[in-house]
Order: sequence, then C-alpha cells, then structure tokens
Amino acid sequence: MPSIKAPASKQTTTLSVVVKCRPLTSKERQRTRDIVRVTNDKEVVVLDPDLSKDYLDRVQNRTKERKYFFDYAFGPGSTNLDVYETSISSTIAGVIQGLNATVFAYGSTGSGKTYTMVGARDDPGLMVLSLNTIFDLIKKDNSSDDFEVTCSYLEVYNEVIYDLLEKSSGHLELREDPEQGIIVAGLRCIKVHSADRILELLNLGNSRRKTESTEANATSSRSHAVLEITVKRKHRNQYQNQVIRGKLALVDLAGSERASETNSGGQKLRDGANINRSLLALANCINALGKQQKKGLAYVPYRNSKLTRILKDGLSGNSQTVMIATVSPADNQYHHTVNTLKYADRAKEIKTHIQKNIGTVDTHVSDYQRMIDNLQIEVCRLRKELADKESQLSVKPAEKKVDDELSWLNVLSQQTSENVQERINLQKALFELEETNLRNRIELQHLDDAIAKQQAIQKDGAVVQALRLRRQVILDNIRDNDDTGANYEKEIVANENHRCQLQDMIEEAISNNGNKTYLHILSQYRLLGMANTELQFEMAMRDQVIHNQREAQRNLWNLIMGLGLDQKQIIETASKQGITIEDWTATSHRGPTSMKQSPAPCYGRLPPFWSCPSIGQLYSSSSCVFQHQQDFGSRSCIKCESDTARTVCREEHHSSYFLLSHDHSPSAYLGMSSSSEHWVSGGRPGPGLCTPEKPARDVRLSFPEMRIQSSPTEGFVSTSSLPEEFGRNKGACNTNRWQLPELPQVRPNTGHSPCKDIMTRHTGATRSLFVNNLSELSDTPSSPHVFHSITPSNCQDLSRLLPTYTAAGTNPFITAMSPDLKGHRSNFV
Ligand SMILES: Nc1ncnc2c1ncn2[C@@H]1O[C@H](COP(=O)(O)OP(=O)(O)OP(=O)(O)O)[C@@H](O)[C@H]1O
Repeated sequence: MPSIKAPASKQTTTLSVVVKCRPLTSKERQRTRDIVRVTNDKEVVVLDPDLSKDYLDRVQNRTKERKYFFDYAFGPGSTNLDVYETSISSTIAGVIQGLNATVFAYGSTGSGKTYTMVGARDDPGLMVLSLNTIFDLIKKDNSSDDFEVTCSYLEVYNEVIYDLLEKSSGHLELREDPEQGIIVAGLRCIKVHSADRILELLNLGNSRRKTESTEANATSSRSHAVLEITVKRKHRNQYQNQVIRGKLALVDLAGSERASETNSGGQKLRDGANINRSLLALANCINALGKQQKKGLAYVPYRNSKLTRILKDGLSGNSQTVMIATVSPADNQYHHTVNTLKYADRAKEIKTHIQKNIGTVDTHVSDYQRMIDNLQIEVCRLRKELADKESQLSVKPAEKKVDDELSWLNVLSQQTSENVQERINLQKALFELEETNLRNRIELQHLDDAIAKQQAIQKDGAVVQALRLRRQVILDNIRDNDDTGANYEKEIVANENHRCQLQDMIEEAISNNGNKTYLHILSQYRLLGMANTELQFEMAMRDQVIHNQREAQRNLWNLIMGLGLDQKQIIETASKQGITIEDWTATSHRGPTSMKQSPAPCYGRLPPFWSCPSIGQLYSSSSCVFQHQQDFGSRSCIKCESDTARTVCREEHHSSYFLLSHDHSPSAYLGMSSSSEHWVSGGRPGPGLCTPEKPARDVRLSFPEMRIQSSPTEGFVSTSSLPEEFGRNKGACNTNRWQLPELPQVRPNTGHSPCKDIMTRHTGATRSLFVNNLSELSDTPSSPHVFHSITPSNCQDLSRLLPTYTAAGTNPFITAMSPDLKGHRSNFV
C-alpha cells in the first residue's frame, strides 16, 4: 500500500519573529542610557554603548552598532495589546479551526518576558488576550458544533516538570505519542467554560511558580512556564463524529543570565545552570533549525532538554509559531540585547508545517487512555504510600541506621531511574540522528541522479555547479551528524558503566542489610513495575493509533483503486491536489490473493523482485511483523547456510536499540508462501523461514515473538481489486519473500555506517523494503550495498544494473524498515 502524504491543506510557514523593547525602569533611568531604537515597525537598531567612539571608528565600521529586521518590532511605547493585535491575534483565531499555535517569549533576565506574556492589571499580557479571543470566537460561532476547552499549566524547573495546577505536584514525565507528539503524562487538564476561569487558574499557577529576587530582576522567573489551551470542536457529518482539535501553547521562558551578573550562589547558581542548559539547548535547536533551511538536513538536538522536547512541535512541527524576543534598552544590557536579537534573526529561518488536526472519536484509544489514567492514579497512590511509610519510619530513633540506609537507597533508586531515562534519551537521539542522515543520504542520491542527468545533456553547466554545491553541503552535514553520533555513543558507554556501578551498589545493599532494606527495594520494584505496565499500555495505544491510521489509509487506497483509473491518471490527479503518493510499487501483488496464486515458493538467492520486471512486483514481499519483545535483541540467531556477505543489523524495540552484527555469516531467507502450513488459524498467512537449501519452516517456531500482525488483507491491496495495467504479472514471481539478516549476537553500537547496514526495526508494524543509493551501484559491484526506497523512476536503473551485480557475485542489501512509524514515509520522498 502506498503511503499518501498530507493533502494541500498542509502549509509550510515560517516562524514569525516579533521584537519587543521595554522602557527603562525608573531605577535604570538614573544610571543607564537607552541604546535601542525601533526605527520603524520592522527595524531595530542597537547603538554602540561606548559613547567615546569617534567619527572615524564609525565610518571604518569599528562601531558596535547593529541593525536587524524582523516581522514586527515594537518600541518602549507599545502596549501588550499593540503587540497582540498586530502580530498574534490572527494566529490565535486558527486554534478554534483546529490549528496548533505556539507563542513563546525569549530574552534575557529582566527584559520583559513575563510582563509580555502575563502582563499587568492595566496592560494585560498575551496569555490573557489570547484567552479572551478564544472564548469570544467560540461565543460568536454560529455553527451547531460543540466546543470543549481544556487548560493545563506546567513549569520546567531544574529539568523537572511540575504541574502548576496541582497544589503539591510530583515530578512529571514526558511521553511521545504518535498522534499528539510530545505529551506530559499525568498533567492535569481542567475543563473551562470562560476566560475568567482560566485567568483564575493562571493566577493560581503563577503564584506557585518558582521566582527569586536576583540582582537583575526582583521577581525573576526561575522556571519555564507553559500554558496550554486545547480547543476540541466536535461536529457531526452524515458519516461520523468528527473532532477538530486546536492547541495553543503560551510559553514564558526563564531568563538567561550570567552568574556574575545575577550575583547569585548556591541554589540560585544551580537554578541558573539548569535554566541556561535549557536555553542553551533551545538556542542550539534554533541554530540547527535555522541552518537546516539553508543547508541540508542538520540534526536538531531536541532531546537535550525537557524544554526543547516540549517546544518541539512549536519549533518545527505542526504549529504556527510566534517568537517574541524581548530586549532591554539599557546600555549595560548591550551584549544580552545583541545576543537575543541574533537568535531571533536566526529563528526567522525556521519553518513549521501547519495542518488541521482532524480525527474521529475512537473508542479503543479512549479505553487505553482511561486505563493509563487509572494506572497513573495507582502509581501516585503507591508513591504516596511509600512516602508515608518512610516518614513513619523516620520518627523512630532506634531505627536511625535503617533510615540512613533507606534514604541512601532512595538516592540510589532516583539515580537509577535518571540513568535509565538518560539512556533512553541518548538512544532515541542516536536513532533520530541516524534517521536524519538517512534522509541526507537519500537527498545525496537524488542529487547524484540529477547531476548525472544534467551532465548527459550539458557539460558542467551552472546547474551542475549548483547541484554540486548542494551535494557538498549535504556531505558536510552528514559528517557533522556522524560526529555528534559518535559523541552520543560515547555517552551511552559512560551511561552503561554508571548503570553497572549502581547495580553493584544495590546488590551489595541487598546482601548486607536486613529485611527492611529488602522490603524497601521490593516496594520500589513494584513501583517501577507499575510504571512499566503503564508504558506497555502506552505502546499498545500507540500501536492502536498506527493501526487505525493504516486502516484509514488502506480504505482510501481501495477507494481510489475502485475508481478504475490507471497509475498515470491517479498520480496526476493526486499531484493536482497536492498529494504525493510514495512507493507506488508497494501497491500491487500483495495479500493472500496473490500469495494463493503461487504454486510453490521460489527460494533463489535474491529476493523475487529482482527478477520481476514490472514495477508492481518490486514490493511484493514484506508483511512480516515482529512483535514487541523486551529481550528480542539478545535472542539466538536463526541459522542458515548460504551467503557470505557481511551484514550489520540494528534491532530496535520500545526504547532500546541494539546493533547486531554478522561478519561473514550466513544470512537467512524469510519467505511467505501460500502453502497451508504457513497459514495460521483464522486465515492469517504465516512467515516461512528458509534457505536455498532448506525448505521453509514457520519462523514462529524459532521466534515466538514473530507474527503476522495484520489481517489477511492488512497492508495489501487485493490483486483482484487491481486493474491489470498496474503491473500485475501473474506467474512472474510467486512468493512473497525477502532476504532477512541472520538474527545475531549483540555487539556495542559503535562505528557503523547506516548506509551499509541492514536496519531491521521492531516496531510492531509491517515491514517494507526500500532501495536507494543507485549511484553506488554504478561501476564497482565489489562491496555489498544497502538500498533504501524504490521509486518508479529509479527502478529501471536498478533492473539495468542488477545483472552486473549478480554477475560479479555481489549482492545488494535491502533495508527493511517500518513504513508505519509516524513520519517515516515522508523521509523517503
Ligand atoms: N512593557 C513594559 N512596560 C513597563 N514595564 C515593563 C515592561 N516590560 C517589563 N517591564 C518591567 O521590567 C521588569 C522585568 O520584567 P519581567 O519580570 O517581565 O522580565 P523577565 O524577562 O520575565 O525576567 P526573568 O527572566 O528574570 O523572569 C519588571 O519590573 C516589569 O514590570
């Protein structure tokens, strides 16, 4: 089944950057000078704070005067309402139409972020004004739609997330949801019916926010605060209940500062370090995103802080985003002002992709959600019980020693969970980085193709030069990303060492101490078990969502096929609508119908599609699914006899990624045949594992975690529903089979090149095959290659080149990837 990209309603837009310069405070007026000029509604000039610079310095450009241009610029005389009406209100209006919006204030300590976002009694801030707009628009809406507005308010303080709407909030964790992106698990969402109620909650939350008096600001915010308003709009059409969901995130960041300027020490200094860490991470993301628009695909390090993970959608995803850069006009703030403006200038390059969030009410998902909520309540209850028990213990002086042990164990368990969290983050970061480089390599391939084509018609013209330049940029990016990846790998090794140390300490504690310690560990274990179950449910929910999306896509596809159009017509119609159909070749000859047509499986060295001339055959394999299994990566290999090729295979499941290696080891073939023994009860096709010499056997016998996830037709378009001209080639190839790397021993995840890897991802979703890097196929078929993604345009080259390869005895490798992971497909366009 081809994946279909979002229709034309998806719009790419650039982040809108607004600069706001506050007035000098009365205190500042006595000892500083105003050096910021907002010369018109877009231009900001920062004068050189050094008045002594003479005329010569100025003309010779030795002055520190700087000039910037933004979408909007506001001087000290402007109110929050001016800023709102000119630059924000239209963005907010989109929220009740199902669009996402993010507004965040960025600037140094005391530059006016909180004043801009929250405001004062006589000058209400952007949070207040936005909420009023939302409720006004809902009131004025004369459709029969139902609206539901919910609100949450959180802060990120010292890299820990707290719920500002909870009196004594515990630490909250971030989760990744395939539908909603990053979410904060356990965050309270309160239904609200008026702007006044949200303002009440906002005031309550603000009173709980961590603020301190620093040298730079008497009420300096020490945390990053995110107010999120969700507007759910339900309307009925004749087919189903449709839900449109718009989300508005309003973010007041903590101020960046230098310790020397704030004159702080101890806790304040630590706060400052964490604030700066988050802001540094944000600045790095802005840098990378700004660079990404100019260069190839640079890696964006969202994972480096909680703040950047929360803001991820607002920075590059489905959100219309406004950055308000606040600056102080004081001459002693020159460096901060210029720094802020520099980042704001870079942020102008950032692009986001907005699209309406339309969904249907899904009972399964809401069931899972309810279960997760219940589990979360259970986890909170257990945590509280544990805390109560500990406080009871601490009042008995005779048990002082045990108390010490318990608190020591608490520290240890805290460290253990931080260690695990860090490892998950590092591994995910590494994974994302490799994905980025994979995209870079695909672009490289397209560039190589384009260069070759250009050279064929005109020798080294300007177009070729431009393409070569772009190629170099992509190569630079790949190198940068590889360096970053190497650093992540080192950090993973350090993290693993730390984990071993912690494990030793826990084991020692268990063997040295009495019952209490043991019981304590048991209760901690139970707690972790609950959290684990919760995660399992989350995964199940994610799978459910993915399944639903695939189902919807398949139905849509069947509908298109039923119209009786030919491939060309469909592609043309789709492109008129702005829809891109990827992997057209994956559409045909799949499913039980085509498999049943196969008289006998063919077990040649290459997967069958190599020998199938029609495009429609190219993806004829691939619907084997690996179920999630925690210890999958360490399982024994599937043994097989042939193939001396070197393969490296990376396994992913849930949060862990393993690199699996097979040096000069035989590889296995995974075949799916129609013979009856490969069909499990209920009519599902089963995977058969075979080598050229050995007959197929059911893989599930060796791998109980391996299964066919889908129904007989899942992921397929029945051949009977396909028009003949869609490349159906009866009898050309009669089995669905592909080369599977031998499942192997685990080895450290170091020094591999994704381009030469076979990456097998266990995601609980259907596998598919992609072929690329045709350029590498060219003249030297001496080393093994890996290919990702086949397109109609390149498969002809492929069939032309393959005989050379086969003759040279070199077999290309196929990357098997999950096409159903959110965003995967789009990476291969
Ligand atoms: N537009 C404005 N008009 C009048 N006063 C302002 C304006 N903007 C900011 N101020 C004043 O400047 C001071 C610092 O502002 P604010 O607390 O909003 O800064 P901040 O950037 O949020 O600082 P921090 O990062 O330390 O929290 C406050 O006294 C505030 O009242």
